[in-house]
Amino acid sequence: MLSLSRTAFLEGVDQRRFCRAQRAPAAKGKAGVVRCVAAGERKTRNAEILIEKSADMVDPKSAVSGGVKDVYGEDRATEEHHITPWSLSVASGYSLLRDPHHNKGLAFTEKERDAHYLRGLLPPTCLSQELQVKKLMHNLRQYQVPLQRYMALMDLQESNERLFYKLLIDNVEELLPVVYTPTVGEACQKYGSIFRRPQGLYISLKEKGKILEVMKNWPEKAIQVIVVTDGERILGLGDLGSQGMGIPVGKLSLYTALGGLRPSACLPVTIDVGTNNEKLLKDEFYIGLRQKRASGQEYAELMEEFMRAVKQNYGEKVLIQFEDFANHNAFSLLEKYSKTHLVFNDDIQGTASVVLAGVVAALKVVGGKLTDHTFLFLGAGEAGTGIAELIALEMSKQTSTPIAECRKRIWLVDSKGLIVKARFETLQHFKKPWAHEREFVRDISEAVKVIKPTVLIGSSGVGRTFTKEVVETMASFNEKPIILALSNPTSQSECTAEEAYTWTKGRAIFASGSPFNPVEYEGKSFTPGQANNAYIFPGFGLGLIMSGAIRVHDDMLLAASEALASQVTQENFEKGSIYPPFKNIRKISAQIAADVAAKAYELGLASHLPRPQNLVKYAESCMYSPIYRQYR
Ligand SMILES: O=C([O-])CC(=O)C(=O)O
Ligand SMILES: [Mg+2]
Repeated sequence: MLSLSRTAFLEGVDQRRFCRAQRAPAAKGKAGVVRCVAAGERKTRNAEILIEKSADMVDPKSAVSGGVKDVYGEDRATEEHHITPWSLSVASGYSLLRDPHHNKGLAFTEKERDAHYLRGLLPPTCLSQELQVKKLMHNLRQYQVPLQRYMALMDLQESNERLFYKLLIDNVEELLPVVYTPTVGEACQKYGSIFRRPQGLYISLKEKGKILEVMKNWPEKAIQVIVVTDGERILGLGDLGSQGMGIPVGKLSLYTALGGLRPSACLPVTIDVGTNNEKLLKDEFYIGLRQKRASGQEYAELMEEFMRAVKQNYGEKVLIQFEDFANHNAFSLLEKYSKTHLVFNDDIQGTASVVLAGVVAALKVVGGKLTDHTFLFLGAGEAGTGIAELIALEMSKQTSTPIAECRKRIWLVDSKGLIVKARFETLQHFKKPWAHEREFVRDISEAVKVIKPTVLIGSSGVGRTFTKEVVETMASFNEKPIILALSNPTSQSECTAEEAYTWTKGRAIFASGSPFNPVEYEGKSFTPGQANNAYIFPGFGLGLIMSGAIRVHDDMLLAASEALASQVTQENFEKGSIYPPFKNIRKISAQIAADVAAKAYELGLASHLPRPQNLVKYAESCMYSPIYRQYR
């Protein structure tokens, strides 16, 4: 068993990439600094030493000189100071098999088994990665219960990361509903009971004042994307507290599988300020803080400390994706931190971008320009107002009309009824732009009758609200009513695909946030598209990272929408879908990334210069491949 264990003080070096470290002469009164002495692959004794020379690696000189990268002050520490004894080791033998980043299971070759002390630790057969995928898919299909599949996949992610991603990439349409919506919702509800190994970073009120130190416990240093939730509005399932961790974990596995970000560059975070979910507070298996949610100043201070620590630890260009925060925090966090950080709210901006893409694509079937259509939303929260605003922005750009005018074609209904001028004073700030002059009506079925929308969008998080009456009314004045039931998971969908097609006699252009199986209606088969932000955020994030963008701009969201809409083919339309199939998602993500990056360069927000000539090719070349690496 090899061990290259030594005490090291590393800055900016990915701990999982084994590097031969060498202590540089210590400056007077300062601790020494470790630097990596080799680029490429080197051999030392029997150990395989891999070093990937990365642009993110810090120049040893800047670390010695106490530059900005000396986040923890280790290089500046004098002998009296306490510092962290990072230990680097090269996995081999038994520990190699238990290292998810390097384990290949039965795919280790004979040569590798000899070189890495694996003889006898594996049965004699050697399998290819393809055969491993085939076997695993066969096994997964034996499970009838989706949650069992989810657990099996999480076990795989924790034991053989490359195989997990190979499986997911090669079988994306079949496995997306397992690692992601809707099954991930059930997993979060039961997270405490199914909890085996922790994933992601938990930052609770207990860590107040020490968040930077807590971040230091995470084994990776070169983080590019963080998905963070506070668990208060997990999908349409409400407050799940710390158990919301399943969402950042799931979203980031899509960042890798769909968008090609390296797994080691992704950090899932759950901020735990308590939960108001009584059931969880009483649940003996609950994993989070057992207290009511902190709010106001206490909440704001913890978030502020977190946001500062991220920037201090990972720099200016790490993308922070806010996910499943409740309305009352989501808008204000986005507004506050979009001025100082690279932030993106998936529920406001990602969902808006994917829905705009679907609407733009649908108009190719229905006809007319955006401004010829009338939109009615059920739900005026993050998704509803986010989508409405992006549609209005696109209308405004297309017609050079002030955005305030364009908003007038868009109506929203919340839990109290239609949003109208008469309610203005009592409305939350994010609803105010949608308060137009009209008589108040109480609910969606009345609103559909008076507004006569051509596009009906559900984003309320409440299931079964597009009743037969609502859908039939839509079909009574629209030849092809566009109906989008966005709420997740499936149980919260405003109506099912089958209901939409049946109640409109096969005339609906339908899409939903959660997946539905194809529907047969009077001899015709309809394959509804999935209007889920999973189409956008992986490519969007890749575009930001590869261009070194420092801020998100609305024009980038429009660029992502256009890129997605342009991928919908005649064949997709004929099947009833306004989105391309997920099986092409890596190609789609590369296109989205390229167009987002192009916009970043155009707006002067990109910092990776010079701009690559062919951004699509560049995006593809940046993508992580899950194929096993050869070990010498
Ligand atoms: O996670 C999903 O499937 C889409 C989403 O962001 C949400 O519903 O909050
Ligand atoms: Mg979400």
